[in-house]
Amino acid sequence: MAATRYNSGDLRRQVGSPRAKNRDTKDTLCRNIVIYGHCRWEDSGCTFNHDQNKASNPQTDLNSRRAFNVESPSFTPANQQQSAGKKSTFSSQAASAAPFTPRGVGSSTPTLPQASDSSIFNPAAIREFTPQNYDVGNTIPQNGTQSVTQDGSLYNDPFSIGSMGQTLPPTSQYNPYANDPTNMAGAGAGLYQPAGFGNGLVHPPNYHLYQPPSELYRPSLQPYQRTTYDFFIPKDRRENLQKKLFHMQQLLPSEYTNSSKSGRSLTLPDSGLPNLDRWHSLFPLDTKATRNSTCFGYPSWMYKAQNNKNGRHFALRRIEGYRLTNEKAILNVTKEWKKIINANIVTVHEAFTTEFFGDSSLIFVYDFHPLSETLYDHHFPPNNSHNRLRNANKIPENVLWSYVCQIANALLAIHNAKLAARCLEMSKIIWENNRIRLAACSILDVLHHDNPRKSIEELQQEDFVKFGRIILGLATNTPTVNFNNCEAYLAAMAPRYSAQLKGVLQWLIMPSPPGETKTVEILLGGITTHLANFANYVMQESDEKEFHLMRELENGRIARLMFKLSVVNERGDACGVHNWSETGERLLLKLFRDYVFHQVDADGKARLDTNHYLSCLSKLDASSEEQILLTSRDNATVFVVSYRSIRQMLDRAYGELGKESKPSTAGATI
Ligand SMILES: Nc1ncnc2c1ncn2[C@@H]1O[C@H](COP(=O)(O)OP(=O)(O)OP(=O)(O)O)[C@@H](O)[C@H]1O
Repeated sequence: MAATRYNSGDLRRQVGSPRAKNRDTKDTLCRNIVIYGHCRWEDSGCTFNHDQNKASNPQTDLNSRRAFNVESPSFTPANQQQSAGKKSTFSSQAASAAPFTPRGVGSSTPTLPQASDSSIFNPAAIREFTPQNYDVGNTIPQNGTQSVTQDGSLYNDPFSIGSMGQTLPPTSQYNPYANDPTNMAGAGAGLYQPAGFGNGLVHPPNYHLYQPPSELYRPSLQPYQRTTYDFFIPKDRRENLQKKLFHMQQLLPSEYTNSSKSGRSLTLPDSGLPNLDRWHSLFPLDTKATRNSTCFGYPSWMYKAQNNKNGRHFALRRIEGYRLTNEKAILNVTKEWKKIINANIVTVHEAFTTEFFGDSSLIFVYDFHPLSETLYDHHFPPNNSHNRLRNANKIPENVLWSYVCQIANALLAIHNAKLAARCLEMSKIIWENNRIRLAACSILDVLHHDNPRKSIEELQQEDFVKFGRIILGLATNTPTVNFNNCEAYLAAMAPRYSAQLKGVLQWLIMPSPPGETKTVEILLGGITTHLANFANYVMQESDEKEFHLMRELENGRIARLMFKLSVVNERGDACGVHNWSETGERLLLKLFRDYVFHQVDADGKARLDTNHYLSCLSKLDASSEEQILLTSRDNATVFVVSYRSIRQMLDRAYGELGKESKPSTAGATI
């Protein structure tokens, strides 16, 4: 190090604070005056000039200096200077100084440099770095959030509001969590969330708190060693589940809900959503403000809502402006659809009419699948100008086959129930992590109940054609297929996909030969290999989920034990016994808590070891016969006790408390 080459006595002399007594200071404006406006040593010995009007010395004239630096004199009381002079201190200047080279080359005993010799290396003369493009006068804001330190450098308080303001993004920047109705045009814009997750009105949890510090860096561990993150479910899965929960719980801020005391509140399209009879906390799911009535013949809206009775969340589809003329339509249709429980169909629960929105609306109640997007939005995401992007990348063939298998599975259930899907469009199929579900079943059955134009068989045949067109649209990257020219589209997909896929689409789209009827069974018979592949994929995924579930199961058991221990430990008086938790068996439970969580290493430092906590609690849960040593806090008493005994003591203590307490209203026990 360069600094080690100095004679320390020399350094002391040269690096110390500039001393007033060595200078002609009476014309030098005291730096305390410049910085603080006053000098508290003025009357007790400070020899610098305290009259700003007299500061004529060009060397001390602020205007002539670009920044404070080490040459700015700073008053140090004489008695402090003496002691400071004795202290051997390295300033930051000395540390960064160039190596000392003796002047007299060849001289065996270098002479000590004299303080007055300016040509000799003098660390004190080196100016510390000071930003050159500011002026003290105008960089200190009025609120004083930036202050000047005694050595003249600017101290920027990172926690002050003023400095935060400089780092905050400009207010016009898009904030996905802000409730910014101006992001959307048109009436009712405040009710829409922009496409994609994360645009809710409350802040989501800080997912990064659960992330391992780095994906790339993983300390080299022995095969039997684990990091903390190895004990819990993978971060992506956890984050996805947390986002789902968050999406499930999302609410509009209270000023957006429009509930009247009478309960019969009206909706204003641009101000709020009503509470319906048995539904509250409506939250809009639509991602665009413009309504499309091509699917049902009426504009439709999607909301998440909570049921008054069971607190569960459901998806409500509102058909706006529909006046129901026949009550039986709803009863007959929903009765049949409610029976269909299928992995690729969003379950229909009920339908009802309402005027709570200010018009006559028909509402269909479906299962709510958080974080879903439509198949259309997923493969043809809107860009910033809300134009649909053609999907630049080819959708892999196995993905298309998985869609074929899933829609076939849905149609099998529907056709077997003597129903037709009818509303089979990309925008009415929801997608979530490669699982697709038909999301608008039963609606057209109700809307067209009284004037069915086609028989159910005809509608089922139409289902096959619509099914084929969806897959053809995806295969040819065409959001809206010109259905008059399907042959051309089928030819266009040929070089990119297998002949088998093309054959299936041809079978689905083209009319069947006279006398032949398409059935789902025929379709399934032709795609057995892909069904097997898909089943294999699903089962592997299920295995993986079960693996993670098993680990979470461990955590669940441990959480229950922790609840019990926490209920008993440190409770004080209970069950009519003074200091109950410190007496009898409960004392051992406290010592066990110390054994698990309060261990220290040989230096008396806390031992933080997740593995130890988990292994002790797992053994406790399993009532292991293994024995451990529990030591009292004063080290006077040692107990040898097995996990099994501790477990029994814990259960007894918890049971004792249970006997004297009333059952909780929610009825939850551990
Ligand atoms: N059962 C459901 N659970 C969760 N989200 C759903 C459910 N059904 C639909 N959604 C979501 O609601 C949003 C709106 O659905 P909708 O069917 O109105 O699509 P859309 O693209 O707006 O169609 P259109 O342009 O025809 O109105 C979509 O993001 C969709 O993913």
